[in-house]
Formats: sequence, structure tokens, C-alpha cells
Amino acid sequence: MESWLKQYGASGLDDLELADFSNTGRGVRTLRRFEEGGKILTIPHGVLWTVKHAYADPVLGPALLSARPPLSVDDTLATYILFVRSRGSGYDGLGSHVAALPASYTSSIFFAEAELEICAGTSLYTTTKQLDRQIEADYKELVVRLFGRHQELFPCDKFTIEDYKWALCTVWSRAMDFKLGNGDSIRLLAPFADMLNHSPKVEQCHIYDVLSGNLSILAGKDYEPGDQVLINYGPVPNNRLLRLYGFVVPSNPNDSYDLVLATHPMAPFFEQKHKLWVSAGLDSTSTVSLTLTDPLPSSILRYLRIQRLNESDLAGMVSHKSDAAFEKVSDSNEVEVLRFLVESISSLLDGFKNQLEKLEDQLAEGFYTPEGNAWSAAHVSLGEQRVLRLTRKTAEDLLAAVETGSGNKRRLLSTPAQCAKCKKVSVHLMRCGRCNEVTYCGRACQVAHFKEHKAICRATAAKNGSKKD
Ligand SMILES: C[S@@+](CC[C@H](N)C(=O)[O-])C[C@H]1O[C@@H](n2cnc3c(N)ncnc32)[C@H](O)[C@@H]1O
Repeated sequence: MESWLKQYGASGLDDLELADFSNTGRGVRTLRRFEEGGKILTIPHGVLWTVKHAYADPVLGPALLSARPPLSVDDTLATYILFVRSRGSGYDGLGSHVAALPASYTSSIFFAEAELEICAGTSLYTTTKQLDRQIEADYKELVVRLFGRHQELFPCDKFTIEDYKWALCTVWSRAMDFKLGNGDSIRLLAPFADMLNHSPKVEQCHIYDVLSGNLSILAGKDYEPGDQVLINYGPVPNNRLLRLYGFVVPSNPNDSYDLVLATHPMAPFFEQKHKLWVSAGLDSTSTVSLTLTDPLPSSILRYLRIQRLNESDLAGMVSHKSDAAFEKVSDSNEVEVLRFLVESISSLLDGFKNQLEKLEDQLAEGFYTPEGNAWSAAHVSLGEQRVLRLTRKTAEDLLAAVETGSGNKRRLLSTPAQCAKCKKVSVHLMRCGRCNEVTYCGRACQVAHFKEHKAICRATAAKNGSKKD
């Protein structure tokens, strides 16, 4: 592969070599020093895998052009890779790159059922199941639109659904995306540059020159001879890393949970609310990313405020021409929204097969083989639960503030009482004897909640003049 690349004008290859690294697997080692910002490698335009090059191929291009509707970018690149892999001759250069690709991947779509079950409850679990169905449907369509119509180019034994999944994962785990000046974007695979592993500790340092069409790698930090050269794949959460790349970063600061907000079209005042969602920059089904840095994005409150509007709220909004619920609509609407949010997040958390504390213990005890599929799934579940717990805590704090600010309307609003720990709704709850504010379904939950509740309990008791300590 390297001699083919050099022949096409690649530079920097003499100072680099492929090597195995204990933490990342195969990657690229530098044989010389580099200062941060220095150019390490350039892969010329002519050898890149792009949609344009696939269409320009004299054999593959006409077949792609005949497909109606045209293939997606990922399907085009995946087909291009499979096509080159299936050819005996005529594609020695690209073929040498294909020969260097991994034989298998650890994306979540390849997990055994028991491995995936470890992260049951996560958005990754749901997405992976959906992807399995989607891939099957897409493959069937590809057979009808392309493979089946040109069997001489796409022999069925080399274009099976397993081959298609392998090629898709090749694209997902190795493609780089760049924005072009005109607002378009380009997705490409760069031979050899696609051997670089990810580190969140280096700056983003892969660049695409729009004029030449070449792909270059700069040093994301200072390197000494023998160091692994790394690039940054971006601020990717573990659920996405595992789905696309097949690995996770423990305690990933970019972890997130994609919360889907939806309302049934038969719900009261749906049409009016739909207009309000749109004017608030949302839709009646909106997916919002919860993150560790922004666990409760304002768009969630905006959505739920509109969803919970009653007839008189709606009439008021129309007469005051206020239309987007950027601000609190009323204390009662806000309390309803926040209570609903706390309850919904609690039930999402209850839906996780393995609870956070259990996973933390298992990972600390070495229960899962490090870097294995089950270990990665456990990290995804841990990350999503951490985000959701933070979201719930933020909503609970906001709820407490609204209730306090509105003269403690909690009891006036007469929603059912809940256990402060497990969130069980019941009429048989015991109240905390010191602050008299929170309720529990039993002693076990009160003890379990004590660490979290201690500070606020003391402060509330002091404010209320309780003598107990
Ligand atoms: C662009 S390729 C990098 C080269 C790849 N290691 C190879 O041998 O072909 C991306 C893949 O490398 C692996 N990888 C990259 N960064 C990693 C990291 N920080 N930890 C573990 N695996 C990593 C993952 O398997 C990922 O799907």
C-alpha cells in the first residue's frame, strides 16, 4: 500500500510505520520528532475513496448511475469497497488498501445478544436493534436496485448481507467528514491515514485542502520517535463510539443520552401546539441530546411547556402573541413540566437492566474482560445513566426552586406523593422526621437516600426551626 501511495505523490510515509499498540491495537508510529502543528502526512486526492471517484470508475460508475433512487453516500462507499475487494485484477492500489483493512469489527451491530443485553435500557441498545432491522431492509433494497440488476459486477457470494455489514462498518469507523466552502460536505476514506487511532487528548489535526483535494495530518501534539501518532475523532460519546467505531473511552466527558420527546397527534390541541413547537425551533417529535455539561437543555423545557399547555394557557398565548414558551408559562405549568420530567427520567433509569452502582462495582472488580464487548457495553450504560441522573437532579433542583418561589405550592397542586429515593408513588409514605419535607416508601430507601439528602435536610430543618440534629 505504501509504495502505491508514494507513487501517487503521498508524502511523510518514510517517517511512519504501522505498529501494534497495547491500548488501541494497530496504529501508526512515528520514527522521528514532530513539533505540534508540523505536517506529518499527506495523502493525495487521487487515491482517496470518495463518492465522486466511485462514479468516475469506468466499470462501477455506470452501474451506480443506473440505480434509482441513487445510493446514499455510505452505501456508495461501501459498494465501492466491496466492488474493489471482489475484483481479481485492475485495482492493485486500492486493493492493497482493502487487503490491509480489519477482517472484522466490534461495532455494537456485531454484538451477541447477551453482550448487548448488558446495556439494555440505553439509547445504544435501541439504536442497535433499529440498525439491525434498517441494515436488513437497506440490503434488500440494494439487491433490487443494484446488485441483482448487475450480477456480473456484484456476484452474490461476494455481496452478501454480512459483506455489506462489514463494508458499512469500514465506512463508519474510517471515514472522515469535511465541510467544503460552498456549504457542501465531503465524506472520504484516506488509505494509511485511516490507520490513525483516536485520542481525546490531541487537538483535531486532520485537514482537507479544498483546492488540491489532498488530505493532510498535522501533529496534534509534540511527538518523540517511537510515539504513536494520534488524531481526534471529535467529541464523540461512548454510545456513538461503540456503534460506529467499536470502542469506548472510560469516563468519557462527551457521554450523552438522546432523549426523544413525542406527542400523539390525537392529543388535545395538537395542531395549535405543533405550530408553537415549530416556532420554538422544535417539532412534535424532537430528539434532544442530554450531556454532562448541559444535562437539561432549554429546548426540553420549551417542548414540555408547550406540550402541557391547557386551553386557557393557549388562549393567553394567542392574545399576548407570545408563541414559543422560551420562558416559564406559569408556575403550575412549570411544576407540571418538571414533575413529568423527573418521573419520566426516573422510569427511563428504572428501565436499565444493570443499575449504575452494580456496573461500577463490576467494572472495579474486573468482572468484564477489559476492552471486550461486554466491558464496552457496561461503559455505555454507565455513561448514559450518569447523564440521566444529572438531568433528573437538575430538574429536581429547578422544581424545588419553583415550588419555593411560588410559596411552596407543592401540596396545593396535589400530585401524588413519591418516595424521594426510588420515586415509587404511594399513599403509604413516611416523612423525613427532621426536615418534614421528603417522603420515603420505607426505611431502606430513607437510609439509601441519606447521603444525598443530608445537606438539604439540615438546611431545611434549620430554616423551619426544627430542633432535631
Ligand atoms: C480509523 S481506524 C484506526 C486504525 C485501526 N486501529 C486499524 O487497525 O485499522 C478506527 C478503529 O481503530 C480502533 N481505535 C481507534 N482509536 C482507538 C482507541 N482510542 N481505543 C481503542 N481502539 C481504537 C477502533 O477499532 C476503530 O474502529
